[in-house]
Amino acid sequence: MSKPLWLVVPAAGQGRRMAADRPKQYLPLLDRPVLAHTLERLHSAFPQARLILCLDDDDRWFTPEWVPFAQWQRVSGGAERMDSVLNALNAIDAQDNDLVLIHDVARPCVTQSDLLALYQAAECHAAGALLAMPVADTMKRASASGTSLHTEPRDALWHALTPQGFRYRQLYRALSDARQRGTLITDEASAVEALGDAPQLVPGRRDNLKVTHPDDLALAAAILTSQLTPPDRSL
Ligand SMILES: Nc1ccn([C@@H]2O[C@H](COP(=O)(O)OP(=O)(O)OP(=O)(O)O)[C@@H](O)[C@H]2O)c(=O)n1
Ligand SMILES: C[C@](O)(CO)[C@H](O)COP(=O)(O)O
Repeated sequence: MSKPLWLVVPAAGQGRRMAADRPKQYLPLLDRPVLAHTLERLHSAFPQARLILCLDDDDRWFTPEWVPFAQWQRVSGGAERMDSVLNALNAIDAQDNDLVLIHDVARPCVTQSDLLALYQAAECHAAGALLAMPVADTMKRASASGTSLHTEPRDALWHALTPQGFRYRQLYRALSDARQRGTLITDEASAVEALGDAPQLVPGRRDNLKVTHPDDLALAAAILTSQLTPPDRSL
């Protein structure tokens, strides 16, 4: 029997920057909530995976019908994203070398090809892997008053995306160590880097948007529509 694949989906955020009437993962995106799109994308790439969904204990929006996985469990979210992921790792009966992929619920436009590329890289690299994209714009260092102080070199700068994938034992150690040090980390790769390891950057698509601000919903809808619409070859 092949090793299990664990998918951790942190979905316990409040979506403060979205400032909507509900957490952003429950806002409608085309025909369904953001969360349903994200889970469907993960399921189409990894139908046999075991899903661990981190949800706020006070969540009154979640509906299990949106979960397409046969094997899944709900765990309590934590105060920060890293705590939600740690709760998931604490709740599962994984072997040290099992692969764990973590994907933000707020990234509903991730494609099957990116998911599979990340999975393969995480399998191959001992330090794990993350989807990422090279910075494309000229980067400015701002002053406190919002003026441009200078231009930062952008060579070798990447945006971190999700999914990110690691061996269970390594990820558990990395996140527990970060928590014990009191270091607030915003992605799993940061915690692994702090152990002295260097996860592989896997170039991902630019449309793997994290729905964060109000404008992002319309963008996500346009991205999903364009991904689903076959190109017009009539011209
Ligand atoms: N305590 C937390 C905080 C965040 N998340 C999840 O981590 C992902 C990335 O976080 P972010 O985009 O910052 O989401 P929110 O925390 O919801 O947004 P905001 O920071 O604007 O409040 C999201 O899928 C979010 O649900 C989580 O599971 N537990
Ligand atoms: C993990 C992440 O999506 C990588 O881009 C991101 O760091 C998490 O959310 P944040 O609130 O933007 O830090």
